[in-house]
Amino acid sequence: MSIVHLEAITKRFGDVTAVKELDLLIKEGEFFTFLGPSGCGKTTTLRMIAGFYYPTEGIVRFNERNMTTVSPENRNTGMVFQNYALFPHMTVFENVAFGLKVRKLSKDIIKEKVVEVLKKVRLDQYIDRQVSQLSGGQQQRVALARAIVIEPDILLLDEPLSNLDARLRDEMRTEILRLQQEYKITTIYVTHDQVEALTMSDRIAVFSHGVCQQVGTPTEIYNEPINDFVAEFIGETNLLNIDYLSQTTDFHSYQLHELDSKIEVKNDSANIAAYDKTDKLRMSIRPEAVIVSEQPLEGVNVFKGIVKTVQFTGAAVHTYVELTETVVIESTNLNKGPATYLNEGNEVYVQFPAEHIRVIPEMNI
Ligand SMILES: Nc1ncnc2c1ncn2[C@@H]1O[C@H](COP(=O)(O)OP(=O)(O)OP(=O)(O)O)[C@@H](O)[C@H]1O
Repeated sequence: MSIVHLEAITKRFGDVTAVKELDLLIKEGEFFTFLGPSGCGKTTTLRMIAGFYYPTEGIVRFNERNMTTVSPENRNTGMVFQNYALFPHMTVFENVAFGLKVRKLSKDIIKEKVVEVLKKVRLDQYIDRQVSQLSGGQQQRVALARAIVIEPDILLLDEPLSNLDARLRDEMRTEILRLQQEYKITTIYVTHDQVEALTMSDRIAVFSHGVCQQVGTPTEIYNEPINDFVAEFIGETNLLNIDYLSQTTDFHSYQLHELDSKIEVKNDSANIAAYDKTDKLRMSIRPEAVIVSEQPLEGVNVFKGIVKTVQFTGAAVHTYVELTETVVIESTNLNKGPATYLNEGNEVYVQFPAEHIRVIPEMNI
C-alpha cells in the first residue's frame, strides 16, 4: 500500500496544458476519484501516476520515494483501462497470468495466484475460456483480476465501467468496492460520471480545464461546492446571479438579478463559500431544497410562478416552475402520492429557504 503525493504537477503537450500545478495527497488505502468532463486532464494525471507519461514539471512520490521518471513496470501499479486492453485470443488464465510470468514466478505459484484471484472476481469456472468469448462484464472482471493479481501498491482504474450497460455498471461498482476493501489497495478511479464518484469514493478531486477545482468527501463536495462549476457538475442545481448588498448577524442579503429582488442567505460558513471582492457571485440551491406550494408560503425568499413541467421518475417527482420567461426552477420531491403531482399551468409559490442557499463565486479559468 502506498501514499501517492503529487507536488505541483504540470503536464504540457506542445501548446496544450493538460494538467496545471496540481497538488494532491492520496492516502494509504483510500478510494480516490478524479472526476470531471472530457478533456479536463483526469487521464493524463492517472498516466503520470502509472508512469506512461512523465510530468513537464513537478514531482510524483509514492510514500517518500520520488517516482517522477521511474518506468511503469517498476512502479508496482495495477491498471484497468476503459477498453479492457486484454489479449482477445488468449484464455482467461493466460491473460491474468501475464504479469506474473513477466515477474518470472514459478508455474505452481502462478497457477495458485490466478485461481485465487479468479475466485475473488467469480470467474474461476471460465479459467480456460478464450477472452473473446466472454461478455463485456466478464472481460472487465478479467481486466480487474489481471490488475490485482500482481498485488499492486496502487490500483489505477480509467473509466473501467463506461462500456457496460447500466445494470452491469451497478453490479461492477459493488464488485470493485468489495475487492478494494478486501485488498485495501490505494485506488485511484477516473470517471466523468458523478453518480459513480459520489457512491464509490472516500474522496473526490473535481477537475476542470486541467485544474483541480476542489478535493473533498462526496458530502463535502455536494453540500459545500466551492464554485459554480463544482455545484453544477455534481448533482442537479439551480444557479442564479447575485450581488452582495449587506449583512446582519443572521443573514447576508444579495440582489438577485434575474428576479430583480432581494434574497436572504443564512450567515454561516456552510452557506457562503470563500470569494474575492472582484468575483462574480451566484447562488446555488439544490432542487430537493426548493419548496413549491399551491398555498401562499410564509417567510423570506418566496416567489410566484407557474408550473411548467412535472416529471415523474418513480421514487421522485421533478417540478419545473417558471418564475420569469428565462428563469425556470427545478424542485424535486419524494413521491408521496397524487398530492405530490402539481398540475402543469397552475400558479404556485416557490421558496428558497435561506439555510439551503449556497453563495459561490464563478469559476476562474
Ligand atoms: N498525447 C497527447 N498529445 C496531445 N494532447 C493531449 C494528449 N493527451 C491528452 N491531451 C490533451 O490534454 C487535455 C487533457 O486530456 P485528458 O485525456 O487527460 O482528459 P480527460 O479528462 O481524461 O478526458 P477524457 O474523459 O475524454 O479521457 C485534452 O485537451 C487533450 O486533448
